[in-house]
Amino acid sequence: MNKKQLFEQIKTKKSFLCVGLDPVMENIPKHLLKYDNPVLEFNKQIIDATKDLCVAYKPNTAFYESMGLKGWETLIRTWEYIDKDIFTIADAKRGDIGNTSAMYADAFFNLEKSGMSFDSITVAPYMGKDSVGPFLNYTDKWVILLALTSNAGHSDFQLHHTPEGKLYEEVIRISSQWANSEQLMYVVGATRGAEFENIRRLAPDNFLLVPGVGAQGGSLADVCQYGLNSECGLLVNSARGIIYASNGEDFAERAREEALKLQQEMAQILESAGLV
Ligand SMILES: O=c1ccn([C@@H]2O[C@H](COP(=O)(O)O)[C@@H](O)[C@H]2O)c(=O)[nH]1
Repeated sequence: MNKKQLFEQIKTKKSFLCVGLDPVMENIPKHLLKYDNPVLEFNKQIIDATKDLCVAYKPNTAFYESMGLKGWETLIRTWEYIDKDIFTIADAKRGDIGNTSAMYADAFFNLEKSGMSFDSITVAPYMGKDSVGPFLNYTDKWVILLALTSNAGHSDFQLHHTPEGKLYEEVIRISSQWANSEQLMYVVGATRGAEFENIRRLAPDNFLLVPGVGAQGGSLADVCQYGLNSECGLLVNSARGIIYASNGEDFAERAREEALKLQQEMAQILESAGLV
């Protein structure tokens, strides 16, 4: 999916919501345990309940990898289940020396080799251009580079001062020479509301993947105040706040209610900005 198509989806659905699919076996509602693959059934029902309200799904691969072979199969079957007009993000945070990164890129982008072809993958910038390049070689796919993350530890490195500015600013400045905003997005945590003005100065046209709304307490209004651009430019993710709204038989219904609250807030924001 290209940038224009993503913006079209945002306008049609009046939403820039990304639902995080981070299933934990202990939180799967008991009535689903009768299924051969309860996690897959959980994901399917969450997708059915939210697909008209969101424009993206983001499975964090850790939640699947931790379940071994069955988890990997669940990830593939979850990707297969998502309608192809919805943007998919493999939140895998990969990156290694070039030939290894090429294998990671195949794992998430090459349908014939791996059985999955996500629209995008999250990548760590730490190892530099040659570690990110193999993902960018898939020219119809997106790299979502970690810039300013939502966790407390973001200050350990990302805010460090270099002669040119903060380290995360350098990540954005340098990486924007590797690819343009048609192929490169950045992860910026919703908990970093105050930094969005600065980030938009450095990356005016790039989409930002914004985790941290919901369970981590980030504010959608703060993110949008400076984060919104003329093509929306934001994919705001919530996982636990939606998928674990209830662990009873009404889990999908409650997930929909939480997704709807965010979508309605987003519709108002898009309308006020004159984007829909
Ligand atoms: O800076 C970051 C980067 C990634 N994440 C991931 O996003 C989701 C957030 O889930 P919630 O349940 O809505 O908190 C999760 O997969 C994280 O690993 C992030 O939170 N912050």
